[in-house]
Amino acid sequence: MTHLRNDPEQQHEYPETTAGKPTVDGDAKVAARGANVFYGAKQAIKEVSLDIAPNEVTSFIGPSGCGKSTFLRALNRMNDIIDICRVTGDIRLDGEDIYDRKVDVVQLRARVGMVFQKPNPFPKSIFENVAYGPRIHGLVAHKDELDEIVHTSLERAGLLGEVKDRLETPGTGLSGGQQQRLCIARAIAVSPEVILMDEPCSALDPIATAKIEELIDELRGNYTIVIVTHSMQQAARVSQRTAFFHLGNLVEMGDTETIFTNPEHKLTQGYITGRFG
Ligand SMILES: Nc1ncnc2c1ncn2[C@@H]1O[C@H](COP(=O)(O)OP(=O)(O)OP(=O)(O)O)[C@@H](O)[C@H]1O
Repeated sequence: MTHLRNDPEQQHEYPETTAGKPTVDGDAKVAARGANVFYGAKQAIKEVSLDIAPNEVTSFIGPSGCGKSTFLRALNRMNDIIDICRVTGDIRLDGEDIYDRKVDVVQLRARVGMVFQKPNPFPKSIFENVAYGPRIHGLVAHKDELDEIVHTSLERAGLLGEVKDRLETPGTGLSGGQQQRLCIARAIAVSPEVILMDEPCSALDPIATAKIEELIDELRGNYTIVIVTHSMQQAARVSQRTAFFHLGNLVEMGDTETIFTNPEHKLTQGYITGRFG
């Protein structure tokens, strides 16, 4: 079922199932029903319905070009900045339609933060990279509070120990892995509920990757995390739930172990056994 966005007459219907099965036992943090994403006339995501469980890591896997990143970006309206991109269907955060015209997109992106493939610190100090978000969102009244948020965020991102003596030096002077943890600290600093990660380790070496993976595991205690990854090993290591996409369709979603050991669909089986991808 496809609904047009922002149609006030539209009654949203919530089928209870995705491909005949509930995907989350309790309340979903994020729920998509019949979501479609188009770039001009090309449809990149087709009728995707899935639930993202709170305080879990969900990974999106699938062959190149299957729409993982497109769907991830639909979850915090990052696609809005692409002129030709259009989203239809229903995507909710804690039950609220994120594409409703009343939604403040800046606030939405604070609640649903994003970490990109390439670490992208601002050309500013380590401190300023983390302080920027809380400042523009008006989260702090005093310098002390800002200091506290910056320190806590760096600590949670597993970076404080390595940078506490050089907070005024440029963020761009850190190693790639440190820069990515700085970007995670920057995302955390505005107290998001969900963190979207688009191949966060693809530019990192194995040691830096292992640190980010450990961090993802620690962070799920406080946040809901969705990660796009090309690495099935990474999906198996970090996520509790996995969704497999193929040509814009969600083929199968389930607990990670089942997806990797006993998938239902031939396509999933083919992908995880390396027959295509
Ligand atoms: N800005 C854009 N404009 C037009 N088409 C796009 C744009 N971004 C992505 N696409 C197309 O949408 C489809 C899905 O792309 P997307 O990047 O979401 O896939 P992906 O599964 O994340 O791929 P990869 O694993 O290679 O990153 C592809 O056909 C891609 O060419």
